[in-house]
Amino acid sequence: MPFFRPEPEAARQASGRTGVLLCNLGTPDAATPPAVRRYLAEFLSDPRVVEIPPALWQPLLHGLILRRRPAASAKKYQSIWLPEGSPLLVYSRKQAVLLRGWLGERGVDVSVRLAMRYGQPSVAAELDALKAEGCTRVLVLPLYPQYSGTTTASVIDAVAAWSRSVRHVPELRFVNRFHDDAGYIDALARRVHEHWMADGRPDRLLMSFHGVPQRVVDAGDPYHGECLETARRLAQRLALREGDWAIAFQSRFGRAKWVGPATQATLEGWGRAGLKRVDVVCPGFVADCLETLEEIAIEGRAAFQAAGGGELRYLPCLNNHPAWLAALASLVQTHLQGWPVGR
Ligand SMILES: C=CC1=C(C)c2cc3[nH]c(cc4nc(cc5[nH]c(cc1n2)c(C)c5CCC(=O)O)C(CCC(=O)O)=C4C)c(C)c3C=C
Ligand SMILES: [Fe+2]
Ligand SMILES: [Fe+2]
Repeated sequence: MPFFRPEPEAARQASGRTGVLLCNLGTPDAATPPAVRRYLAEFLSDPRVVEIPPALWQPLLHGLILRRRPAASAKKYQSIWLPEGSPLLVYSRKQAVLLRGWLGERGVDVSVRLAMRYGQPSVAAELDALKAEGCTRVLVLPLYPQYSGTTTASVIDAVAAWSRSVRHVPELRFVNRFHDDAGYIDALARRVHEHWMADGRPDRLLMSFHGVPQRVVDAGDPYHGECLETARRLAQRLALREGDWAIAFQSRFGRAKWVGPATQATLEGWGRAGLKRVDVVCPGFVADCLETLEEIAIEGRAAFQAAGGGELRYLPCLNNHPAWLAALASLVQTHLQGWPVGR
């Protein structure tokens, strides 16, 4: 038995293609408790995500969390599920298809595939597929604008794990972050502006990012600082004054302290202050998902209004916005420099 798998025929040819692998977090393949349990079991067993020794964490995960959470989470997924499937997968797939088109229009002929870090389509299967298409160079672009060990580094781990089974490992490049990329900031600003042109400005704009445990940040994870930088640049680009906007962190998991201020508490505070209209944008997510469509647009709105607030408008993620696809294509082109990409 060889240690490494035989090379696919296309990968044995001399002139290799260039491939781009987009990678997002992953999502259950159905809005049912068993599917959510399978997804959470894989996701929450990753030591990048939960930094507790497995001997302590696994009994807790399987004995407690995976008994209760899947049913509650499945209900939430049901409330946002699209006819074609989970929003995160639907929008991310479309991004990969559109990116290929945008690059093609610019004369950049590369293979583009979408993978999910957890669940399907897997990183390993999509890297195999790129090799089968003859790719000997792969640019890996995690769809996380801000770097975190909990997300970006986990994609790098998955690529490294795959490479351990491969004889001819392609040349690899990673885009670790694009939190301050001018095209990304511009696309966010356009997204917000379009809503304001159609409906007018709110009393206040909340920029809500996914949170991470405080100890991750204390240990040197750059995520928090990069979120602050994205928010500062977006506020500047929208010519907002101090007091017109705020930053907050959502999706707390477990009992440990997470970075703050918390989105929910901020919205409740604004509700108690009697704000008539607030807009919420989630710049850390490039595709709508459970955390935006349910946690913000449903739970966040309910919390704001229960506290006495007026209207909460959720501004959708970048999804398939043309300004975002243009920015993504430019980001890829920048990182492909020096690699052959012509027809
Ligand atoms: C266990 C702790 C978690 C950390 C740390 C974490 C970091 C983190 N996550 C995202 C992006 C997404 N998270 C999503 C869902 C989600 N996140 C956690 C927990 C942690 N995330 C859980 C348990 C879940 C599942 C949903 C639930 O049961 O509540 C999603 C959405 C997935 C979907 O299917 O729609 C995204 C996207 C980032 C960016 C991040 C750190 C920077
Ligand atoms: Fe998360
Ligand atoms: Fe959540």
